[in-house]
Amino acid sequence: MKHIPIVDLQGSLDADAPAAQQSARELFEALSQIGFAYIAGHNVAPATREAAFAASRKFHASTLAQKQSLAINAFHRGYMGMASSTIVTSTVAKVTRPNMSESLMLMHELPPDDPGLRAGLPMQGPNQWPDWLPGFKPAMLAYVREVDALGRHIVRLIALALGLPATALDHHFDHPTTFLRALHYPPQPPAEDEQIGSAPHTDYGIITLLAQDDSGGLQVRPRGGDWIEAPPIPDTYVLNVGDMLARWTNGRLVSTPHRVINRSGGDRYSLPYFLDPSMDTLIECLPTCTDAAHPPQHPPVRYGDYLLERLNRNYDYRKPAEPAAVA
Ligand SMILES: O=C(O)CCC(=O)C(=O)O
Ligand SMILES: [Fe+2]
Repeated sequence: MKHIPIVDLQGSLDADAPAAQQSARELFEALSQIGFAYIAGHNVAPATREAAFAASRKFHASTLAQKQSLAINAFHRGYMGMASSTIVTSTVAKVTRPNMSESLMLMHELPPDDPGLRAGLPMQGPNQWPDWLPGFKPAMLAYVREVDALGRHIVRLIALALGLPATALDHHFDHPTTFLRALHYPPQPPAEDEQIGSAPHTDYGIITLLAQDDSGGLQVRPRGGDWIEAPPIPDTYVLNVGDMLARWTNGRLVSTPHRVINRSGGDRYSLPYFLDPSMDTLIECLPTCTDAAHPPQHPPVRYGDYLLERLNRNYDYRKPAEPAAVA
């Protein structure tokens, strides 16, 4: 497969609808061959997505001092400046140069009485909102609501595609781990090819739903192939499989390297949404993904353990020991 197929979910946004089986088959084909698909016919309102992009642009137009006042906290929520992450765990490429991007990381929003938050458990802490932009939080929360619903629907289609009941995986997402990353890639000089916006990597988790602006620059490297472009297609999402989903499915679905080089000459904004399960979910070969010829390739791993290991190695701010209160 040399291109990323478009899967249109029109008519199959209910997992019981007859069309859902067809969408599930198309998704399986795309996600098992190339690990990526464009999703059309979703029901995230264009206005909701536009408002989130507008909020992100406003945030990134704030002063550096304002942005730095939200410096990323031990719960992985907040602002990461240019060149603050270098993907050293990548098996995809030897990465030595930091990424040319800045971002605000928003994770699942927790109520103040959430037991995990009160106990200071890893990844269960407060988001950091730019209070000088009063419209920011409502715009992002509205967007997360819609894109999260799409993600959960896709999890059901994936369950169907794997020969499981549509709702078989739902309970793992009762206390999900989610990330909305409001990314900004500055213009980069055309000659500076070495200066990569986002270095080759695979995503860690289950699925990623990426909204990109019209700059282009996302590239994907299918198994055994060369880099191909994943250009923006209006009103679609770029869906991809993360490492934990590849492992859950014993490699039936593939987690594919991708990177960003912003050659547009202007600023590039993107909003990847990562939908992952509860920290306690045991990622162990799903029953329909193994038989005598396909024994499980990996031992079971707790999603939360895997995530923390990846984050600790890739993010500068996590390299010193975490404060004792959250250890
Ligand atoms: O900005 C993009 O288009 C992709 C970002 C990405 O791959 C990521 O944040 O994992
Ligand atoms: Fe990614």
